Amino acid sequence: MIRTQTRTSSIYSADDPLAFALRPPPEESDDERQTRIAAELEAKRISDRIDDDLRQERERKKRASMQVKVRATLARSRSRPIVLVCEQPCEVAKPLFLLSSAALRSLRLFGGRFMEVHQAVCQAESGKSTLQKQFQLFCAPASLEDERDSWRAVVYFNVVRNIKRILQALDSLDLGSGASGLRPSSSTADVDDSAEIVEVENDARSGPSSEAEGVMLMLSGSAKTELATLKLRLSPLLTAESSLADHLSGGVQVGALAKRRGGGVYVRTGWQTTMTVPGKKRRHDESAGAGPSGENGRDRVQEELDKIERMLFACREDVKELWRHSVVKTLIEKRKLRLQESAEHFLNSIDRVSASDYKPSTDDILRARLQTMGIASHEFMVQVSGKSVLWHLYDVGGARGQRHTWVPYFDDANAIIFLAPVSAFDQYLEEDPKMNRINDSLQLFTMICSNELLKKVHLVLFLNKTDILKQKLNASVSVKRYIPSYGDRPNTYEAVIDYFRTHFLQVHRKNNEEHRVLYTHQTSVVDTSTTQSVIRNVRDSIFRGYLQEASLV
Ligand SMILES: Nc1nc2c(ncn2[C@@H]2O[C@H](COP(=O)(O)OP(=O)(O)OP(=O)(O)O)[C@@H](O)[C@H]2O)c(=O)[nH]1
Ligand SMILES: [Mg+2]
Repeated sequence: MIRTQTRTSSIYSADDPLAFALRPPPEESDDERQTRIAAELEAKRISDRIDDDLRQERERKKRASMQVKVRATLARSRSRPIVLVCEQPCEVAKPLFLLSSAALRSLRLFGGRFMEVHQAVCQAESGKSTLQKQFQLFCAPASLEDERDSWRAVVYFNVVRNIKRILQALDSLDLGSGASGLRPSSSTADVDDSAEIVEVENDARSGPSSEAEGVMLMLSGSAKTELATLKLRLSPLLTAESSLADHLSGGVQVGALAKRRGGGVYVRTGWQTTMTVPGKKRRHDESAGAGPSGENGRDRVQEELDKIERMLFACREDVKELWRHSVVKTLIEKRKLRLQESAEHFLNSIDRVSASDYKPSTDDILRARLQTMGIASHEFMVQVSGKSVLWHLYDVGGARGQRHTWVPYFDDANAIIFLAPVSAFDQYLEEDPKMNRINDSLQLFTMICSNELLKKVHLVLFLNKTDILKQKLNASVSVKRYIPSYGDRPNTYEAVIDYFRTHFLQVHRKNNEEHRVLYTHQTSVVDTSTTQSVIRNVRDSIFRGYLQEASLV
């Protein structure tokens, strides 16, 4: 996966972002160079070992799968994977491989520069991991119960990250001097001090890809003072964000783009085990201070979490004030501030979340956001027609430049569940600001439908995030503005979802020599009751597909 770097011009080509990221500091001394080379060799050794482990694991799985294939047909169906496909790929200039968190830790030896590249190209958020949690809830609820405590850290991380994003957006308002605005103001004399915000310009023609321009907000003196005070009071929470990111990612820190967007963290399967100490209880005494290290056997991570919990509790009134502040609301409304989709859920619940006996609810777990790194594998025993069937479920983090890495997983897949977040019609790819996310989703779906290896898989399409789509349409966000081909159709949920579904069905029809059925569902995978019933439906349809295929073998 990783090659040892020797300093040649080809390796450190200026056109190659990966090489750029790995390039040594320009004024490196001989000693530093020796240290760097030794570190790189060590990183390569670790990486090679991880590569070997991954290769062996993949071969073992493949062998197991092939063995089962020659058994009775039901046994065959017991072992083959379902693959959850990300709607949102990430553009990567160079293949970045499948990386385990251990591999990433070894890459820190490169000073974290590798992560800058990787992070800069990643974005997804179509709901795959949320659907995986719903599968877990459906098939193995006890396992979700076991890891419930570990989600506390993620919820804190989400809360703190959203606060950080808000504070960063306030930075652009220049609270400390004269007139404030997203663009510098030439005159402040006529600002009405009693008004909190005066919108002096909102150029709707600025177009979706230039949303960052076109609005200037003038703040009253009192609004500036309030916000500046809140910023100051909440600033201690910012340190909590990086420490939580560090704990959750096992030491892998976030990169440049994530910093710009308010911080991010990647995790792989099994991260939960590092966040909880089985059998250890939390102290429900917020007045007790940090307490001595190791009290009640709690480890450092737990102590850190308890500390953050106390900080959140102490700041909760300020958080509420910030969250309901009209300037913040305006920034969100004017699309100058984009928070995580779960922001409202967590910030509205700050009293509950910051309580000393807080335990994440199932809804909190479903809404908690963590970016999946690589391919996360899960196994579930599914009950079908009175039989237990083992399902392997792969939650693939999409990456345009990495699609070839999916192929080993497609090889013997039974089903693909494709998630298209239909609410994203007004969003653009981070790596390609001209690429509308719905269009990108359609392109990826075309690739899935036309892939030779997937000609026979059972295809399930989730038109996901319908709840957010409805919210946007209720708020009169115009589909036509972002997707001109939508024309003068009504800006209603029924018309919009029908339009999107028709496009996905067309893609399927054009790439359907095998006359496969496409099972389509309109979903909001954070809604447990509807999603559980969809999962039941998907389980039965996949199983029918097994039987049908088996009868042809
Ligand atoms: N309101 C709402 N939120 C959703 C829905 N589906 C997912 N989310 C939220 O969207 C965020 C991203 O979801 P994930 O499941 O982490 O997305 P993902 O596709 O796994 O993303 P990557 O791991 O980065 O590839 C989470 O906060 C989810 O709770 C939905 O249908 N409605
Ligand atoms: Mg994920």
